[in-house]
Amino acid sequence: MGSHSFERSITPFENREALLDDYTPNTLVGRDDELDEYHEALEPVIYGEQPNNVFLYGKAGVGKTAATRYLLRNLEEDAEQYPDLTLSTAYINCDGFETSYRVGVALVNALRPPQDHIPESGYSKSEVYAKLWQDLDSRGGIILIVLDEVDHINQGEDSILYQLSRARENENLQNARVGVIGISNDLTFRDRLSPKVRSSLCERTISFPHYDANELREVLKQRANVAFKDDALTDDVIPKCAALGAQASGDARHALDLLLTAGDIARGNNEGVVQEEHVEEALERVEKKEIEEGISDLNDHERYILYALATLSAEGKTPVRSREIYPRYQHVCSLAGRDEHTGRWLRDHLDELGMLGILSLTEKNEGLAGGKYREYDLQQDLGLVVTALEETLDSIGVHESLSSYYNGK
Ligand SMILES: Nc1ncnc2c1ncn2[C@@H]1O[C@H](COP(=O)(O)OP(=O)(O)OP(=O)(O)O)[C@@H](O)[C@H]1O
Repeated sequence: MGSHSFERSITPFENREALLDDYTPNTLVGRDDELDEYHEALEPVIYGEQPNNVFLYGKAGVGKTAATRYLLRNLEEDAEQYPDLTLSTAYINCDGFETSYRVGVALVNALRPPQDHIPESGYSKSEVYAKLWQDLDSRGGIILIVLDEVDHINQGEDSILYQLSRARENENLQNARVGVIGISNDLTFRDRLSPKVRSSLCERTISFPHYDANELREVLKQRANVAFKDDALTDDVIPKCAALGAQASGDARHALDLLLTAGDIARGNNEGVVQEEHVEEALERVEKKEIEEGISDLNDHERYILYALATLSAEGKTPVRSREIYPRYQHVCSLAGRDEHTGRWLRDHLDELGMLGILSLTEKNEGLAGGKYREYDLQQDLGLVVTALEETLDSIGVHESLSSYYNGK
């Protein structure tokens, strides 16, 4: 048995924290056009004018949150030179807040010191709103409210988006001027909003495209300069992480995570230099973590879809069309003793799982004879998916096609 004592030893890191998700670099590389547009949308703030409401969208890890942190930090610093300008910012991640009520409470609390926080239940929605307008108005000046992952707010429960983005016109506020910055990974969210909410929330819409491998190299180089000691990376490490990040839909988080994990693996082996093999080992760990996280966020029926697709994959039948998945999904529902959703529901959710990177979809066009359709397959290794679905398999039973992949109880 190895020793479990902790001692400092060989490490490739100079400042490991520079690779963590919440680190904001001093400059953002590869996002010039987006930053220009974003900067222009925020420009009125520095004149003390009513800010534009801004809506940012783009897939995971393309720098939406990083660009927001970076520009708001600059804006706050630059605002200090104008004594007549009062600027406050509030950041809310809407993950877990499905209703306007809960977002309202979170916002009130974000603007108050901890001792004055209000509880998550007990007030009516109009009471929460009243407190919010009062708090915003007594603060006054310009208040920028960032609603990250805004698509987590349920449709039909999104009155707060309209209320906030039209607060002054609706005479909820007299003194304060509020600007809302909505951020979303879900490319369909904007289209799902009611026209009224859309036109006020999305006054300026900025789309963030995915990074290509060259841009990711620049992102990684910049962070590696801070994070690692001189000569702690062999030359192939950054290009490798960048290429893998570009494959993972141009996701900077994935690329940075690979670099961090490769560094951790090297340090764990008592090696001071990170090499390509470490990145390969890191890839397995990072993919495993990502799929586990992705699957753990799914609800029961979404897991049944994945279960159904996993059995078809194990039988060598993938890629498949949704109408071939449907009977298998029905079968999984019957194993679970649950009523199935409709074929239409299945198609919508297959596309959603595709967007999350949990499964892959390919558009097919067979012309006049066959028409257009989509085919689906697992995006990740079957063994990984089965492991991540373990809880579901434990509770409803293991389909025979998966028994060799399953090593649960
Ligand atoms: N241009 C960039 N320069 C340096 N770091 C970047 C850049 N773009 C993204 N990053 C880093 O990549 C990670 C993911 O970026 P970010 O959180 O901004 O993604 P996002 O588009 O907001 O996606 P999500 O919605 O998943 O949070 C963060 O650690 C961020 O600092």
